[in-house]
Amino acid sequence: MSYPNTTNFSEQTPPQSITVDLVVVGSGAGGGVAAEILSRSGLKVLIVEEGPLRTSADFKMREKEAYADLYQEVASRQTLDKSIQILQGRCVGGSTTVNWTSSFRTPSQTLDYWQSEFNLKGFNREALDPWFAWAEQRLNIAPWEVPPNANNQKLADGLDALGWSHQIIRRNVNGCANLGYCGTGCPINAKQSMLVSCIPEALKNGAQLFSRARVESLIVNGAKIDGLWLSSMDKNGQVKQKRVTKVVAKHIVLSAGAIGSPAILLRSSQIDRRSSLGKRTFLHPVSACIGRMPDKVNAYQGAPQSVYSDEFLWRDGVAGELGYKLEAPPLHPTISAIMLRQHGDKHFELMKDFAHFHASLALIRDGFNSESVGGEVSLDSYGYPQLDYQISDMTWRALKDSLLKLTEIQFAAGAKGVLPIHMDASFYGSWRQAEKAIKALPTVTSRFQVMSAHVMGGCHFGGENSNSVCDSSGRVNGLENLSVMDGSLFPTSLGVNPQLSIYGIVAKLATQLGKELGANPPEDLVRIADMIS
Ligand SMILES: Cc1cc2nc3c(=O)[nH]c(=O)nc-3n(C[C@H](O)[C@H](O)[C@H](O)COP(=O)(O)OP(=O)(O)OC[C@H]3O[C@@H](n4cnc5c(N)ncnc54)[C@H](O)[C@@H]3O)c2cc1C
Repeated sequence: MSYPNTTNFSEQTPPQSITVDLVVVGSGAGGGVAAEILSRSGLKVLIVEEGPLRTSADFKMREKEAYADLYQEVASRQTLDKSIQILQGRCVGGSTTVNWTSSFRTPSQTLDYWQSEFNLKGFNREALDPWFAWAEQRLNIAPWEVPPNANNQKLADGLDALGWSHQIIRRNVNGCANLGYCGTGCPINAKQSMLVSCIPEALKNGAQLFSRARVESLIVNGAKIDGLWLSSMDKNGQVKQKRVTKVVAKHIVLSAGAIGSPAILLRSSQIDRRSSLGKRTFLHPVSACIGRMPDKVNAYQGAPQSVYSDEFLWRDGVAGELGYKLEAPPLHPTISAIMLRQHGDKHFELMKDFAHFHASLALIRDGFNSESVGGEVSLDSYGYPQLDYQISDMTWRALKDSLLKLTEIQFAAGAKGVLPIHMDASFYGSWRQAEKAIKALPTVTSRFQVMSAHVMGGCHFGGENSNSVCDSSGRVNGLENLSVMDGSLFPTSLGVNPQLSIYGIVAKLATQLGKELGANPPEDLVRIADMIS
């Protein structure tokens, strides 16, 4: 894998200024696809990424190094009141470098909701499926044919025992050795993340990459963006020098991810703040349980996620009680030890059974109801983004209900004890005991541990009268040469893991933008665009 035309701002002297056709800010799911398509269109593209360029040679399957190197805020990002732990990538490839490869098309229920509630045209099943099919082929997305690892098998066993449905997850891998360390970067380049697919392809097509370079702010001139300011980052990921480079470009694409993209807009002067900018940020809040199994599970080994269940996802209708998707996440010792939040002997007692732990989680689909308004991104006094996410009563109900289901499933799978991830919970020895205890657990932020690796919204798109930040082409309203192409576009959460939704929707938007800029997007993509219109 080669990365020509790359400048590392922490080690090399950055240029004082540079002029390009188009800048892509961020190199994750949205930025990778946008950079590939727009560079293949013949445009002179610059990719700017605040994280480091790390490759398979650096990925040693060690949590200690990976979290510090590859994740936002050393994998310790939290919502403002510290109630929700947030995992996001911060490196070339963005969150795709560290994600777990589960790949789902956006559900029809979600697309229909966007159309009816946000007046979003051109994003229905029929219009998007060809774009998802393109992304699936490009990134080798296919059902995982290898038997699930023991951790995922336990989820399937429990669901089977209770008569509840489950399916096999599709993954974006090629030559996967079933190692189980996707979250610390794939050491054999099997995961088809942006790091090994679209970013190298963009560089091959003449794009330039600045790593450890953070976009500080946009240079706004009335209804146009003249360019942007970059700061250099040091090798520890801290700002080394502010405003070292001025970038002049005809068009700017923000793909800094949910939280990152709204933050850039908020840091820039003269940006209209009357829209939903920063608001409607969704997380798929996650509840989780640990089941102590009689046999060893070794939940760190094997494809991280391969079984899922939508039994409870749309149960009460799209706009009814918030539903949830069930999956089995990988467990690695450091992050698990942190999640268990115990001390001394008690912690030791828990962790000594680590090899027997099976984990399952519920992803709550937030945003489909007037009571589920999501969070709001704002800036702290240093200009860093912060997310205020207040957990609504409706979300609490879904979190509590999902804990009950996860526990029941784990006992049905043969667990000898089940520990809901809650500060006041302990291992319960039977489903009846657990049910009674869980019903009494307080739904308060300081006790109920909630996590998320899926951040969406904050710059949502929509049609007329939707108070959206962007229009249906991804253009920021009122600014002719600024687009958003990443997960921050979504007006609600998705109800499925987000990467494939971002790949497909950004492929559509980038192709459209290439055409509008008078460039020549790849023929296969133009054919899809022409077929749909
Ligand atoms: C541990 C983990 C596991 C996951 N597992 C799955 C999974 O199995 N399936 C799935 O579908 N999804 C998964 N996800 C989520 C998925 O990877 C993300 O939803 C998706 O990558 C988001 O794409 P994005 O383009 O919006 O942002 P990102 O991919 O996060 O990319 C944004 C990039 O912008 C950079 N950036 C931010 N601000 C700036 C700035 N000011 N200047 C320059 N650069 C900036 C960031 O460093 C980052 O690299 C997982 C995520 C994590 C963290």
